[in-house]
Amino acid sequence: MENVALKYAKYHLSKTHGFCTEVPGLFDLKDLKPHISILKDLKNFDPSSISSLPMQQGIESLSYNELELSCLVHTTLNYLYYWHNLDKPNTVIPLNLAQPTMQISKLLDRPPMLTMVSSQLYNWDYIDPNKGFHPDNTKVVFSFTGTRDEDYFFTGANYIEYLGSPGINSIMELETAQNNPEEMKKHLENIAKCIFSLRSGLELVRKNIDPDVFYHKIRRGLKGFDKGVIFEGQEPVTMMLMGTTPTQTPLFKVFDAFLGICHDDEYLTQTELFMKKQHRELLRDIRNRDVKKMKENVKKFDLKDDWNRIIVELCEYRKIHTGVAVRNIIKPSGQSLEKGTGGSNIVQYLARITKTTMANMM
Ligand code: HEM
Repeated sequence: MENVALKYAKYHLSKTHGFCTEVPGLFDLKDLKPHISILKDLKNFDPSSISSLPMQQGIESLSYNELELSCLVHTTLNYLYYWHNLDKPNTVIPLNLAQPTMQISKLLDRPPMLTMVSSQLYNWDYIDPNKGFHPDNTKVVFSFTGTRDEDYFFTGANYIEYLGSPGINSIMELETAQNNPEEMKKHLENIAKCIFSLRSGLELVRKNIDPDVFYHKIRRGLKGFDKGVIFEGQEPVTMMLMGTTPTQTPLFKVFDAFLGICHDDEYLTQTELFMKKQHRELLRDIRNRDVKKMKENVKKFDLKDDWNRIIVELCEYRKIHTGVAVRNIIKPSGQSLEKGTGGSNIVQYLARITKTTMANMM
């Protein structure tokens, strides 16, 4: 049987922090010093400064964390360059950024775009290193707006992944515990409890983000390259490059996969390509489990109530999240039909996701 620690390492999963990194990422690399100094002074960002940046060399021999830092730095600079002028984006990313970006993208097996992996998982640090892992004590390192609201948006997402770890641990253990009714019951209860606990993470996000700051400032940093993009000197990118969005986070995708819930939604499927490769692999392996057999065991061992409790918690969480979306997008926009990053009516879209979840009650 595969060693548990190896399995967690293979999927870049932590027993204590789930899909979130246990420690802050790297924020310094000799070859990236000029790039990083631009990112530390965004108020004075001048797109013409990009052309004088040296092209990063030796990417193929970087450690994993150095590669993630290189990805964060390059995709953030590309973003700033592209969207410097919102009315007329710079759609050609210059060669000195384009070439390393494409090389990093191939090595990480992610699209050449700023994603939640970079903005959230590899862009946080402690405020006070002697205090705990909590949004009140964590911040983003390269921040578009320099606001605490932006900190809470990303570190809140980190914290939700962290709170999700007991549920993910149970999902991992359930792979081999399905013939043991006591074990199965314990894990199903754990998952429901865990999903309930996620509400506290979402509440921190709700409480600490001013909707006007989110709508008018933070959202500016979440755009896709929707006017097309050319990476100078590189093979054309044929896919749509969406912007950073929490829909790319793995936790709910894995809960859904474990329960056999399929939303049959093109946009959600597209977001999976922007996840970390190792997290995509876990998602694929959970989807390959025999859900039908698990549901038969749930019925056989009289665990239907425990199963349904998970579904109810998931729906309740999703309803609360819809409230957060309404508060931060629809209200400040003043338009009830405001569209989300997925391009559809937000309330209808999220209600459909909740409805598909509810349809999986036994
Ligand atoms: C200001 C805070 C937030 C706003 C305004 C917001 C808004 C939205 C919107 C509009 C959607 C619909 C899809 C789209 O158009 O992009 C969505 C979906 C989603 N959001 Fe959020 N969101 C927020 C915070 C979060 C956080 C902190 C997380 C957790 C990490 C999260 C996770 C998700 C997920 C997983 C989906 C996909 C639907 C689902 O699985 O239920 N969101 N969000």
